[in-house]
Amino acid sequence: MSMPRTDYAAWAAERSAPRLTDWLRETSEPDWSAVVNHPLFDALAEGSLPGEAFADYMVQDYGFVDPFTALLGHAIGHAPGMADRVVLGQFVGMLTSDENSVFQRTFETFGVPETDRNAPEYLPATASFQQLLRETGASESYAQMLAVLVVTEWLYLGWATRITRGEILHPLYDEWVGLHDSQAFQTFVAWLRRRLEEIAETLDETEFARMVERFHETVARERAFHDAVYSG
Ligand SMILES: Cc1ncc(CN)c(N)n1
Repeated sequence: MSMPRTDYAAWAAERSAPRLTDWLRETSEPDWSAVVNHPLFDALAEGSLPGEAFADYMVQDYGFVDPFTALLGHAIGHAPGMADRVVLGQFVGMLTSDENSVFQRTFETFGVPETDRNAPEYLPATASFQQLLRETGASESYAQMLAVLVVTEWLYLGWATRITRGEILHPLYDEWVGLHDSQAFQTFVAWLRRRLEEIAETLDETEFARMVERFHETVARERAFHDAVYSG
């Protein structure tokens, strides 16, 4: 039987500054790197992604953002105290203002029909990601919620800091990258990783194993989502 905490301890024993989130990321390969290096993000950064393809991606991604915002609400409710609620609450503030506005202006700019804005047909990969986000919210486990947040936000920081932005980029593409490589976003991801590592120390074997499973499952969903929205 697999014992994730024992596996982590064995991995950590061979390193001088081991971090649980580095182990989680490493054990998520090859899915992790497939998302960070996804051709969608290269096309976006080079400016070769057609507006229609960007809009299609954003329609599906708005289907992610809705239950994702609800998951953050669960995380705020299940956090151990005000310090965490403040950080998560500020992130929700950004998500529901600046980030929401990028979606709305993308729909407007690229003429996305009303039905695709309000009740689109979700791809199976989007629907399974939505299910994972809802299940995690219903789990009442703050550790699992943090595991999902670390994956979704750290992966986006990963591609956004990997790519080189083209000189003449559509302002909406530029804003989308800017939301995910800013100093504020880097600080938020660093905070998420630290909190997951701290909370993980308080988990029993079963909870730790569930958190690890949730992390890996989320990375797999991210890969399936991006493969489904853009095949290059
Ligand atoms: C699918 C997905 N994963 C992560 C993110 C970054 N919040 C996003 N917008 N979409």
